[in-house]
Amino acid sequence: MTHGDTTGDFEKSEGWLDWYDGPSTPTFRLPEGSVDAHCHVFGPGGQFPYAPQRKYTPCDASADQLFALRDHLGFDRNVIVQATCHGSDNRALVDALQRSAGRARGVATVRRDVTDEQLAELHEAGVRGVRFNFVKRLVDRVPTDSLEEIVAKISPLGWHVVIYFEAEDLPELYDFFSSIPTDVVVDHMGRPDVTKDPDGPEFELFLRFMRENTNVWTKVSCPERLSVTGPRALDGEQHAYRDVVPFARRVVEEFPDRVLWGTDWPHPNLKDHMPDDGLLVDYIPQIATTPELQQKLLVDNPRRLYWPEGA
Ligand SMILES: O=C(O)c1cc(C(=O)O)oc(=O)c1
Repeated sequence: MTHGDTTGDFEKSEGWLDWYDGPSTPTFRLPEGSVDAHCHVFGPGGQFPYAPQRKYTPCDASADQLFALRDHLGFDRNVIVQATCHGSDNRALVDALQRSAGRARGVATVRRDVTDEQLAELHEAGVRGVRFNFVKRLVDRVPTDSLEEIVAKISPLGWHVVIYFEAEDLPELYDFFSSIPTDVVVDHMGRPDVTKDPDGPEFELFLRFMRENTNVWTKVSCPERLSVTGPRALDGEQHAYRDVVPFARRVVEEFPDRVLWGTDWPHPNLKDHMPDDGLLVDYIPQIATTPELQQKLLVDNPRRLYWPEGA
């Protein structure tokens, strides 16, 4: 099913794939209190317009639809990450946080001229981090001195920095990333090329980055984005994305206290298929193979980072 060709006054990017309606009920039972630590809301465009400088126009994906998915899959909470199609206009994110009854935290995008008052408002709404994006097809590069200014403004609030980049860009960005004094969370394992050897130099550089910087965490998410050979999380497939498993499992086992997992719903910019989110949850035991690792990945770690006050 599609969710309409237009979203408010907006026309979806050509070839846009809509999120999967009617996901299956996962076979894997999530531990109590599990957090979907990477997901987004899109618009709705009629209410929260997409940013003029966006690189894509999505279908709508509202907070209510996200919360329905949360309940269906068996998650307790969400971490909602500002999507690039909203630029630094965090209104859709803030609205979702405010309607979550404390069950969602947020990661915002801010500009260097953000004021302390604006940051305080975001904090009040539940924002606990900012996202810096280095993926060229999604954003224009922001100079590092701007980013350093933002870090200086957000660190007194105890926030962290989420970074999104592709593996081939890590060598160039390594020193800047290592200089960030707050906690740092890497989206989607720094997007390894999974056709390469998980023991080879490219992924080893990422592992070294995590070893050398004990403030760095990562999301072992997005197998549907990274996989080349699948099989896809569709049609009841219980062992999806096998080519990504050795990478994610390696990270979960070496850094069990610094990993997070999220659905990435509504899966922006997928080109060849849209996964069944129920089957994506069934992927988790392939990468976190014991109840202890699952508890850390899904409950203890995200709560330590996003709900450190408990409850
Ligand atoms: O790879 C992507 O296209 C992508 C895009 C966004 C975003 O637009 O914010 O977020 C993600 O986590 C992944």
